[in-house]
Amino acid sequence: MSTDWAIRLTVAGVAYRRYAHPRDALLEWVLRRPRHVPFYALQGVSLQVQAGDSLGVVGDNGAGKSTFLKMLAGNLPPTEGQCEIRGRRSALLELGTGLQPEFSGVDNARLGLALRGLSQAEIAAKLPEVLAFAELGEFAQQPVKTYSSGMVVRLVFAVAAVIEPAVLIVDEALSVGDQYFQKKSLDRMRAILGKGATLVFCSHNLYQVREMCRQAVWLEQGRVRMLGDAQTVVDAYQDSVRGRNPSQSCPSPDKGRLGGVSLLAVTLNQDTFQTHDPFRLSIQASQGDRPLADVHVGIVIRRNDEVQCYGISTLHDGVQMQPLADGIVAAEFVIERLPLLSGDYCLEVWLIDGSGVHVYDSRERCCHFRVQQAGQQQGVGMVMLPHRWEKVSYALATG
Ligand SMILES: Nc1ncnc2c1ncn2[C@@H]1O[C@H](COP(=O)(O)OP(=O)(O)OP(=O)(O)O)[C@@H](O)[C@H]1O
Repeated sequence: MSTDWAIRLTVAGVAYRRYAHPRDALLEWVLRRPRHVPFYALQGVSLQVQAGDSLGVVGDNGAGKSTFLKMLAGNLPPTEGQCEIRGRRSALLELGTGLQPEFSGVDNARLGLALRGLSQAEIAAKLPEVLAFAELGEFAQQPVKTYSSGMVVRLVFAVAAVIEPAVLIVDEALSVGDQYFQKKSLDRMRAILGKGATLVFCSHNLYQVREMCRQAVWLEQGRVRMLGDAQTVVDAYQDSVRGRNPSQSCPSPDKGRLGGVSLLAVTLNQDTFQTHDPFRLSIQASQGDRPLADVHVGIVIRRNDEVQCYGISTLHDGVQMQPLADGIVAAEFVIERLPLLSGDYCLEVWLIDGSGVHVYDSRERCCHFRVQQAGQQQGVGMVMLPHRWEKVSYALATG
């Protein structure tokens, strides 16, 4: 294994103290005799994250995600094993942790930078950047106790991101911000990653985890259930969630009509197909105030039993939507010979930004269509796979 790691955990575990009654904590302190039982929220975690890599963290409520991030952030020392981090780390964890409610945003920003080890000269140099990024306006001079949760996250993220850490650790907190700030923060995280930093990112939004991270870890009851590339881990976790609750569809990305970008029309050339018919989906959208390169469309074909048959986007295919008149953009998704077999299907259409992370608008379960197999089209399942038989006699092959 390469030694160029940024994070190295060796059978690391974190135990909390659990008390049968709240007064037991006080009695333990006074009597100097243990009255708690240890509860392992994290146990036996061994993994390595290479410098410059990104690790997503997924798992159910109570799986140990926050404990894992707090340990990485240095807020909770491991009870057992080792947790090693190389380079300056910066964490955005629970909302408002470490803020002084009576201090102004500016003073809290100064304090946050100082706590991250910046000198007075560095703080003076970085402060304008923090305030510009947080966009708090005149609220920057007001006490933080008067802030909305969205304003708190702006301030905290600005401080965490501006110091250009070697290791950036981001918990769910981002979801509190509005769509504008979420996109700005995700773009900033990408920029930090682009400069060679290491990212650990936990979000209930599995789409964002998949788009932001190369690797992912799935925690279950404090242990690593799966570790690997983000796509595989997130898919496996989603399968497990669906298996427990079949009626629950895929968690969908957060969306917001940022910059006025929205879907205007989604039309399919017909609603009943035969296998190998041409399939043509026309999409029109309002570009809003975004540049063309920042407006992409993605589609997913889904069968009525929730199986995701195929998904792709203009972004992943490296093409752009075409500008029409009056800020309208369009694209047509064409399959010359539809390979689907008999069944009922529908479409999901997503308008996404140039990073693939932010969703401007979506239509889910639209354009329902049916596919029928013509008499000569044999085969069962979902798709017609190109194939041939070999080592069969001519007489057998022709019946
Ligand atoms: N201070 C604490 N004292 C005792 N137990 C705790 C403490 N903090 C967390 N736990 C327990 O540790 C386990 C893991 O909690 P943690 O918050 O890390 O999970 P999580 O995956 O982040 O959950 P969520 O998605 O709900 O935020 C849970 O069973 C929780 O009840």
